[in-house]
Amino acid sequence: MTARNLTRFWEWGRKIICVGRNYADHAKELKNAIPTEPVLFLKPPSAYLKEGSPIIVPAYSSNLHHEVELGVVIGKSGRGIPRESAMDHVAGYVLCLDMTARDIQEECKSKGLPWTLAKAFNTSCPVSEFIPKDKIPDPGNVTLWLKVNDQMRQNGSTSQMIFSIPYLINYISDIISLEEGDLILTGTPKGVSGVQEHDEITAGIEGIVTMSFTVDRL
Ligand SMILES: CC(=O)CC(=O)C(=O)O
Ligand SMILES: [Mg+2]
Repeated sequence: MTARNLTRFWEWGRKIICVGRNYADHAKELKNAIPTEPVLFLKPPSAYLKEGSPIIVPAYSSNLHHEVELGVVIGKSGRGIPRESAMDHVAGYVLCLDMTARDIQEECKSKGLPWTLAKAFNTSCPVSEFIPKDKIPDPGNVTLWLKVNDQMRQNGSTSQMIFSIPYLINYISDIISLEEGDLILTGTPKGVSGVQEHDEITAGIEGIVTMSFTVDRL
């Protein structure tokens, strides 16, 4: 079998596991309780989007939000991975947007329904180029930022995460086996806000990577 190219992991069709409310300042801005254990949800591989193609606002939403997040790319499969060896399972990182139809999410929350329509639609997971692990020696202390039409909306440090990357890998892999090519979205800092058709979103990990996407409607 030909070896797969991990730098194009988004083509492998693996799962995307998202962590919600992992920054207290974001949980507060949406009036959510600070979690005592990670909040998890999933996106399908069809959510991936690479630079050069637009983010499509779902036809059923009128309040699409950006959430800038650090993504962790799994390089070695495992289940029940101990916290102490969790980083051995990481191949690298990507900058991600967890695009969220906030109006639909609020409706789902009020009805006790899952967030699938709000979080898992096509183009809901724009990602940067793959960043090898050695380019980010301390993923628990990098600055994530996001601008809409050149206006800063989000600017926060991963040092503010409630649950660290090793904690998340241990927690998730006890429930869902992690496979090579899986992606973990680690949650967003405060500043989430709405975007409209024709907006340009630019985001970065300070000193490491930048990416930009336009917003469109079908
Ligand atoms: C309230 C949310 O949408 C949770 C989430 O995705 C986050 O990053 O926090
Ligand atoms: Mg998120």
